[in-house]
Amino acid sequence: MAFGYAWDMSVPVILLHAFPYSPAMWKEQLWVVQGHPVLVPDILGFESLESAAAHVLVEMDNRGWEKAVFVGLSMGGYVIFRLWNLEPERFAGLVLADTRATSDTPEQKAARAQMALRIRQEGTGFLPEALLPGHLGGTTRTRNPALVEQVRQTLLAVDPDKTIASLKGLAERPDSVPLLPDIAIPALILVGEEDTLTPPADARQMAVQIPDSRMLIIPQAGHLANLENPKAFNTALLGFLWEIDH
Ligand SMILES: O=C(O)CC1=CCC(=O)O1
Repeated sequence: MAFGYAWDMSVPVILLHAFPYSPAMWKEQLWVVQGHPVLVPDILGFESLESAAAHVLVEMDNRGWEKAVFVGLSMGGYVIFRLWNLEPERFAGLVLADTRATSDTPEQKAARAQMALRIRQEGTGFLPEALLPGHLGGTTRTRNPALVEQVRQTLLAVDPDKTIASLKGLAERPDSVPLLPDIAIPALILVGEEDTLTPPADARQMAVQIPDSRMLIIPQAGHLANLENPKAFNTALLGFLWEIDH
């Protein structure tokens, strides 16, 4: 399926990052998407994921892109579902990495409200302690101290207001499970084998319900699978983009 963009024959790719990170989270994937028109928007700081999705659509319109392959990890995946809800005709394919289609439970919503309150009261200094154990798998935490430190520093440096706004957006996101059977385009589902936040069982549920999907488990990786095992993640992404383009 090739696209006739005058300046490039490859389909555009849009990389959507996780909470509370930034486009920099995709640095290990940039070589994989070279040769494609690429957009890596900052989607932190939106009080609704629908408005984050609308922002992405405006950026596509600004570039004259009719369609794209959307790649979303965790919150990025939640935004993909809102994009599909708004304008499904803009999709050439999608990659859902370490994400889920379900909405938050009451307990998860309460935990987000509590985190927002704590950021307001104390700042972001507690975020590594609160988030790191869920974001990085056991293998990374024991064998890759450099990545642990990099993620720790990133979490310490996040913008408090944007993080609080996104916590509201995450807590209020609707259930996207009813959308899954209608996703009638090629989908790749990736999940770190050690992901405890959106575990392989969640990924399997999405794979069962999205008709043209395949699922791959990224070994020795937790929730931030693209950073923890970039080699396996990139191989899967490269293969999927090649198939979409040919
Ligand atoms: O909080 C969640 O729902 C899981 C999650 C971790 C990073 C992210 O983007 O979402």
